[in-house]
Amino acid sequence: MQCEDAVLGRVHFTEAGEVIYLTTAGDLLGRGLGVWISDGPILGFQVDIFQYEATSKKHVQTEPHRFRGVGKFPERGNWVGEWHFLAFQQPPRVVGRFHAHRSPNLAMSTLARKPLEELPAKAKSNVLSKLDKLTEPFPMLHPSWVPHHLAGKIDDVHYVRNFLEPKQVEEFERIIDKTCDWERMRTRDTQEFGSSSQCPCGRSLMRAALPAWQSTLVDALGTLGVFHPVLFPANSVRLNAYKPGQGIFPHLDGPVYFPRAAIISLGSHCIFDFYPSLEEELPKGFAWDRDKEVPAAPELPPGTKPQLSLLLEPGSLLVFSGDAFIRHRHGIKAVEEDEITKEVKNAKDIGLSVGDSLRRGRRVSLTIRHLLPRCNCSPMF
Ligand SMILES: O=C(O)CCC(=O)C(=O)O
Ligand SMILES: [Fe+2]
Repeated sequence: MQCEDAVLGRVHFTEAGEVIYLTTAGDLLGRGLGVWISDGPILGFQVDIFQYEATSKKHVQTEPHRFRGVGKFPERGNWVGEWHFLAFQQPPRVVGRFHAHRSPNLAMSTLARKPLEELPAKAKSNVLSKLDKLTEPFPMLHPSWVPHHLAGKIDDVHYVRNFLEPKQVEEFERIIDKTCDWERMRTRDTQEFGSSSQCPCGRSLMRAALPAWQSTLVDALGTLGVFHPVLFPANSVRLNAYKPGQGIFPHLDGPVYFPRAAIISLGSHCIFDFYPSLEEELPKGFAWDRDKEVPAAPELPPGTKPQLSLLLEPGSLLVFSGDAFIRHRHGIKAVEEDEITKEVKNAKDIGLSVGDSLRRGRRVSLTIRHLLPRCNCSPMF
């Protein structure tokens, strides 16, 4: 199938009504998932596509692109239909045509272009309204996430209290203490799971299975829509352990990861800060700042104050995406005691007031993300 310059690949329509798309274009890596529906002579399908250049060092799109195709039911041979783009929170708009061939063996370069026939209006509108009904909201826009969204100066930040029960927190801490092989750093201890050595072509890391207890958490985040089982599954878990007085310098996680991070806190609370975004060239690729022990990025101007702070409680889940991920550095101050200031957005919900202070204990966090594969040697998904 080919649609304008945006999509080139194979689409599979399953008997169960699913649509699966796999990019076959040059250096693009991509996949898509969706649904199809028919009414009499008309077939409509909708697919969320996540694709990026394998060699790109910039941030990829923040959400999958959603497209819709509608045409006469395909017979053998060439197939043509309307191609609609469903931009975020906007009605679908026709952006061109798709051309396809109903044979898995035909190379796209030989695809003959057929003129688009007039589609019977009633059947077409039936198909479109059925697709509207089947349409799932974009990830994290599901109504169940609304109460957890922190409306304010920085969008795309969600906080869930008591995501884990105290018993689960303890159980995970026990497993971590028993099984972790920490890399000791000055600012914290750390260990990353989900990937191992470089792949044969040298562009990605080989996939490694997550320990069972982490898989359970990762699967739960998939079910809740934080990650997508096909388009951007969570495949990377970084554990960080901080003693009182340790923290993490303000940093951006970078384009190595799909722009969303989920952080589960165990042990002590901490205050997690987001900093104002700067009008700067964003870091490309991945470089490590050895002094600060975080991904490298230009220094914030001295004295820059956090723009949004959150108290992360043990058992809580923090999810940030979009601009909060791409442009606003985040960090944790290296202090032994946290002061509640008026910037601590969720202090009141937790029953704390400005001026209160809390002593830190040992905190362990799990940062769960989608590490973007950069080749097809060992697909991470
Ligand atoms: O420990 C935390 O909550 C933050 C960790 C973090 O920012 C990271 O691993 O990139
Ligand atoms: Fe981070």
